[in-house]
Amino acid sequence: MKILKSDQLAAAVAAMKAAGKTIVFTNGCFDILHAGHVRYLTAARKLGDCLVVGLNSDQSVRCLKGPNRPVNPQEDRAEVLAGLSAVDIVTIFEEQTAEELVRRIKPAVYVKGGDYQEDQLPEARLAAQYGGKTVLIPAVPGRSSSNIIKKIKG
Ligand SMILES: Nc1ncnc2c1ncn2[C@@H]1O[C@H](COP(=O)(O)OP(=O)(O)OP(=O)(O)O)[C@@H](O)[C@H]1O
Ligand SMILES: O=P(O)(O)O[C@@H]1O[C@H]([C@H](O)CO)[C@@H](O)[C@H](O)[C@@H]1O
Repeated sequence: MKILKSDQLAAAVAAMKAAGKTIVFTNGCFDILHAGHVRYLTAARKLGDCLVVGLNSDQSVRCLKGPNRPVNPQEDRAEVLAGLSAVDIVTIFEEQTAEELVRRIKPAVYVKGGDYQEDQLPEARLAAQYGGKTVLIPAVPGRSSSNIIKKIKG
């Protein structure tokens, strides 16, 4: 099972680390999946042995992106991500940032897209404190969930 609650996540990550695996972690809303997301997650997975994705809950997406988002509910977003070969584990989080997850998992590699700069990422600051590195993966131009919504609205 790829979609894990926090207690299951802790055990899965501990087992991976005990086996000497490199944990890569990223987080996001992943509302309407597009090619930018797929390329991003594929590149992230190549940075280690196990890619954990922290997925914003519906409530946290509403706070971040407005009352009309997400389009797809958290269970569906989690299932779509879990269906990708690049993704090993998905876990849903309620907070406004993924700092608590980074604190708990302590991934060797923290990843975000090139639409962010490292100094905008509190998760990257946390990772640096225990020796984790942050990698920003270049954004695929023109691909975003918001663009898809705009196109549909016409
Ligand atoms: N075009 C892209 N190329 C590479 N990575 C991307 C791209 N779009 C988003 N990402 C990365 O995917 C993760 C999830 O992003 P998010 O779900 O916010 O996508 P989005 O398409 O930008 O959404 P929205 O348009 O709703 O803001 C983030 O870490 C982000 O950096
Ligand atoms: O899909 P998004 O909007 O890229 O995901 C957000 O990323 C934020 C980022 O890590 C800076 O803190 C995070 O705080 C937020 O909870 C979303 O995951």
